[in-house]
Amino acid sequence: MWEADASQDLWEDVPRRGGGAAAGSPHGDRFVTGNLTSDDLDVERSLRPQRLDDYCGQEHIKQSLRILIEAAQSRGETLDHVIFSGPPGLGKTTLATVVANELGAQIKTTSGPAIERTGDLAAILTNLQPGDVLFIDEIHRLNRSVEEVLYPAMEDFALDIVIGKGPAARSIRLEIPHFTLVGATTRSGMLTGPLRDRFGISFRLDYYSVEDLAQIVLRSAAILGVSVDYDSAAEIASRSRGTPRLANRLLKRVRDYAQVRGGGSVDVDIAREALEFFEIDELGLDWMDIRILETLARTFHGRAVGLSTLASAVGEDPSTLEDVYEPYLLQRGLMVRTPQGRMATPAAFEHLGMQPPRA
Ligand SMILES: Nc1ncnc2c1ncn2[C@@H]1O[C@H](COP(=O)(O)OP(=O)(O)OP(=O)(O)O)[C@@H](O)[C@H]1O
Ligand SMILES: [Mg+2]
Repeated sequence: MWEADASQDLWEDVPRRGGGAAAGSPHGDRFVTGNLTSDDLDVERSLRPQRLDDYCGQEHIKQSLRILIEAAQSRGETLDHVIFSGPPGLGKTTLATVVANELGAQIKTTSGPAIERTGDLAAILTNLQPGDVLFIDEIHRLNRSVEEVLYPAMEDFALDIVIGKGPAARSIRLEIPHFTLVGATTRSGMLTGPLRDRFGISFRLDYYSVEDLAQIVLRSAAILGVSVDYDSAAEIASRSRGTPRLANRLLKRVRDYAQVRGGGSVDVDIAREALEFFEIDELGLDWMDIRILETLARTFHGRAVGLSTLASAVGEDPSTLEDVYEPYLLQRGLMVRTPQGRMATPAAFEHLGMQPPRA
């Protein structure tokens, strides 16, 4: 039997972030992954789009969601279970909220690591109201036994409970309200096959274009009451690594800088000056990215390096390196992953102002 009490700490609505090397670094907290302060979280919440119309970019996902939501509603059914995957800060949590709002449904939010026991999940499921959206963030981190409780819940809206032990044990099936599960993961590769198969709808979020990010910066600036012109928005956007969370964070720093150095309003010179001051280069790379590339290019002379060796050389946790830093460096073609390990590309050497080694 389970303890049927959904304790408060199963519910959370804050993005979690780790940035090992950022703490205590001479460069201060890292923009890309620095720990979010409570002020960051408040601002992030206030900037979060609530409806599909406020959500910039990812046009294909938006159009598909509109159709799927309308179709489900006109049939009077719940929306099929949805999974959003993609790197941090691209808007997965935001989309989960947007889906619930568009459905006019209540959203209950929890995360993979918060659900430790099968009883925790059973309590969550039995407390759902019909039509609710259950959002499980970091769903790839659910443990296996909890995941198995989720299968019949997703497929048949049922909970199988085993009563008793040994030969006297029997299983009873409990119906639960129809709901929509929305999952989010930064590691779609770590989802088990059976779980992946039970999502009827799957979207992978891509890095944003500079134009889309500029729109996001302009929208956020209007909410924050900062005057920003398009060119400055585009300048901030082009250094935001294709990531809305970062665009918003850089906007706030540029605003601070403009307030102290430039009389409040942001123009393109102030924006550039501020971004240089905070050590964000034209590709959006910060000191940690540069350190990773320099380690590969200088320390290891462009040879292939294993993940853990690289992680300890730059003083970062291997999984943070893999989840947070690498995707963008790979996407920009500054680093490659080979069977032998990570390597700096000629583009990385060029960016660092170095000669690539001869083949
Ligand atoms: N398409 C968008 N339009 C406008 N703002 C956006 C968009 N996507 C994300 N944002 C902004 O970026 C911030 C981060 O987004 P969100 O928390 O949804 O990312 P995430 O993918 O869930 O990240 P993580 O993997 O770290 O949980 C949000 O607060 C929101 O303000
Ligand atoms: Mg999130």
